[in-house]
Amino acid sequence: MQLQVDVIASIGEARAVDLNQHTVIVIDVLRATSTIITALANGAASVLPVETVGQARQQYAEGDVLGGERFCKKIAGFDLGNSPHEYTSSWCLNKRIVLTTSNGTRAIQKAVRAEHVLAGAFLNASACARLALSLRRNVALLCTGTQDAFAFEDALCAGMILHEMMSDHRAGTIVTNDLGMLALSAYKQHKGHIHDAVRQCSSGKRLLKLGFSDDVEYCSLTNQVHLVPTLHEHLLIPHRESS
Ligand SMILES: O=C(O)[C@H](CS(=O)(=O)O)OP(=O)(O)O
Repeated sequence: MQLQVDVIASIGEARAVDLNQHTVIVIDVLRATSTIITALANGAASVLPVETVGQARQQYAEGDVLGGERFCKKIAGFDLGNSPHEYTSSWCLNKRIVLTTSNGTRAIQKAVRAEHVLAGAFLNASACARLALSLRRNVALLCTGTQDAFAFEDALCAGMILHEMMSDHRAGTIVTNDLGMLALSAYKQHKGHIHDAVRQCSSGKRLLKLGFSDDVEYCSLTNQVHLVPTLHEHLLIPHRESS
């Protein structure tokens, strides 16, 4: 079996790629997919990603948790912002989380035409790699970025997932694009000190300046969670690996 596993630099570039019959792994390390992974790991039943604040308010139903940010800060009137640390089990257990963020939830919406849509981050990189291999579809690693600009931390995570896929004994031949080769090299260079690298990227520096150093540190942790948020009828639900 040969799999094509390409890295896509931004949401804007995703529009030009035919994602039908693909598995798309949406990566927004700082912080949307890290938040989504954490909420589901802490017992949320599902996450409904929406693009705008208006849609979030409209979709909200009694019993939901309303979460999201603009300019990194919690939206007025919402229950939670976009810090993974807010999504504790006391908030999340058995709840539907309606979430809108500046970039990550928009990227998920852009990927809906794919056959499979997964949410990836450093937190669940290995689990993403294993699930993507089991789905036996070509893979697009979508780096969400910030306001359509390339984000180093997302590409670094893409490089880690690609490395994990290539290292899996079940994988046949895996071929990638030029950006995939770059992401793989970057991961091999920064492997073992991911946090240092993430702190130095523009999103990391922005969050540090705003006092979110705990988020930058937590979102840089690798393979802490063994579930993969998977999109089913517009809802992200946890695909749990059999233990
Ligand atoms: O909440 C975040 O960390 C970012 C905000 S910004 O793009 O860095 O201003 O949003 P996300 O959708 O998680 O990238």
